[in-house]
Amino acid sequence: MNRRVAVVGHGVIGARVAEELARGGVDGAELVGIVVRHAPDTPAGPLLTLEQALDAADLVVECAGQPVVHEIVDAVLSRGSDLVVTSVGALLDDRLGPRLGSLGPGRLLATHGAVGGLDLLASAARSGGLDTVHVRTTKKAPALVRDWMSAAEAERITQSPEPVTVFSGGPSEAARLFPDSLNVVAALATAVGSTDRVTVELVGDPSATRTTHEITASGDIGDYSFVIRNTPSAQNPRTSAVTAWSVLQTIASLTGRAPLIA
Ligand SMILES: NC(=O)C1=CN([C@@H]2O[C@H](COP(=O)(O)OP(=O)(O)OC[C@H]3O[C@@H](n4cnc5c(N)ncnc54)[C@H](O)[C@@H]3O)[C@@H](O)[C@H]2O)C=CC1
Ligand SMILES: O=C([O-])CC(=O)C(=O)O
Repeated sequence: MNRRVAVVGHGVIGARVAEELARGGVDGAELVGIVVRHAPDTPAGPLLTLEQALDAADLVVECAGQPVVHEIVDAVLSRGSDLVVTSVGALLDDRLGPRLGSLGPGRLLATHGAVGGLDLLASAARSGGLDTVHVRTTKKAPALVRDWMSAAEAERITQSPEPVTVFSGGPSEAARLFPDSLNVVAALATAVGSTDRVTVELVGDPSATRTTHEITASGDIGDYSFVIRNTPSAQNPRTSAVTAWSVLQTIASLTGRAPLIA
């Protein structure tokens, strides 16, 4: 039987995910509708309220931002539906992180999103073997300016002719300060089961044409290094275009016809 999927959010990621589901692009999954904040001109499927989505779907896919994860997580999981989150940073938030083990009966799954290699790093961490994990993300500099920054900081980021470090610290703070740019860090920390061993650096590069995530990890079990260079989405330079396809891959893994590689 097909998974009945409702997509929450119809921006860069949600619209592509919904369109692909609607055209039958994921074996074993069908789109029942989308939950939006503002009605789009050409929605990929029927517009539903969250309540209607919960009645119609057995799998809800969040593509709308960290605040929306907090809004819907209890309602979805307590109804017994599964929830895939794209805004993975919400899992590191104190409102949700400590409760993850007690939510259900639906299952919560985070997409690997704009990065990869998390399966291998999770396997290495399972051995107890990872001592350090570092991620260095480089994005086009203007995409990293935020409302909470001072004018001087915004100017430093946008006017520098050289790459500038915009943030350096731990994954929880990274996901809180850059909620629409560093969800990959939360996915990495979740995969390795630690926020303490993960360090994060965010760099703004005026000449970057791709978003780069450089992940390095090390321990007795091995040394690992992944470099991911993603093309930013044309509509939203903060989001890597591959992310929607990763969400679709995550949905595929939850169907009865899951991909052979897990
Ligand atoms: N895990 C990963 O690798 C990545 C995760 N993300 C996450 O995905 C989110 C979405 O990214 P994009 O599609 O590029 O953003 P976007 O800004 O293009 O789309 C977000 C959509 O969500 C809608 N929305 C907001 N609140 C809503 C609500 N309460 N109900 C229904 N819809 C609502 C907005 O109206 C907008 O259409 C980001 O905010 C970020 O948290 C983004 C990139 C990579
Ligand atoms: O799209 C990307 O490369 C990463 C991103 O925005 C996020 O992790 O929130």
